[in-house]
Amino acid sequence: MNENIVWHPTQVDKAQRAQQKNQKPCILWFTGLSGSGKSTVANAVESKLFEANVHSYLLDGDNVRHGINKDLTFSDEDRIENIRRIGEISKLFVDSGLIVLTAFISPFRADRQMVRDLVGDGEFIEVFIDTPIEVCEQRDPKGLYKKARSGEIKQFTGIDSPYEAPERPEIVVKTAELTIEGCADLVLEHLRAKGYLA
Ligand SMILES: Nc1ncnc2c1ncn2[C@@H]1O[C@H](COP(=O)(O)OS(=O)(=O)O)[C@@H](OP(=O)(O)O)[C@H]1O
Ligand SMILES: Nc1ncnc2c1ncn2[C@@H]1O[C@H](COP(=O)(O)OP(=O)(O)O)[C@@H](O)[C@H]1O
Repeated sequence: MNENIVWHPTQVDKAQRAQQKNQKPCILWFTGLSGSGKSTVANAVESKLFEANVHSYLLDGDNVRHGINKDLTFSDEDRIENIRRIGEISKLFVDSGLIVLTAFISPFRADRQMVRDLVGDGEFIEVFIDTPIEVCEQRDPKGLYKKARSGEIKQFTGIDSPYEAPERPEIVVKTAELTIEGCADLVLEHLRAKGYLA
């Protein structure tokens, strides 16, 4: 921390921005294996939020790794830095009054906890996309499991890089048992029940 850098309060604050939008900002943090359904469910949730006039923003792993995080690899160290940056970006979006959706594997518990600790109580909602690896591998929407099994891709999550499942996620979504619509509804129900939506 540089002691010569001083935090500037802003005239319009987070509470006012949230009140103007009539919503309670938060991060819906989707975590799960590659192919588990993070992007699909997060997109379905965002569509429903949009229809309900909720102002949201979806940060998706593949897209962010094309831009701000294009310098990062899939080593443990770079995955940690990936999540740290996404956490900080998400915090800024929450500050701007939005409901933020993030879809990253985010394989390490400690990193997800670090993001939880960055924001206020109730502002981090962990959504575990709980899909067995056999199902993810069967889906293999990008052909990456095939490449990982043949050794063409190294350090692939679930194959030769670890995934630490959440211990107490706010929401568990079993995509192998529900339709995409059903998965999205589960998340929306949680938001309504906990007062995030007007
Ligand atoms: N080695 C390895 N392991 C896991 N995933 C890999 C790898 N190489 C490329 N990909 C593709 O990158 C997407 C995951 O990026 P993330 O930023 O979400 O990963 S992480 O949170 O930093 O672990 C992931 O996207 P999803 O399939 O949407 O999860 C893959 O498409
Ligand atoms: N109930 C479901 N929820 C989410 N995805 C599903 C479901 N059933 C089948 N799928 C399919 O599984 C794949 C999940 O891919 P994707 O959303 O890209 O996963 P991830 O972002 O976790 O890598 C998609 O092809 C999607 O159509």
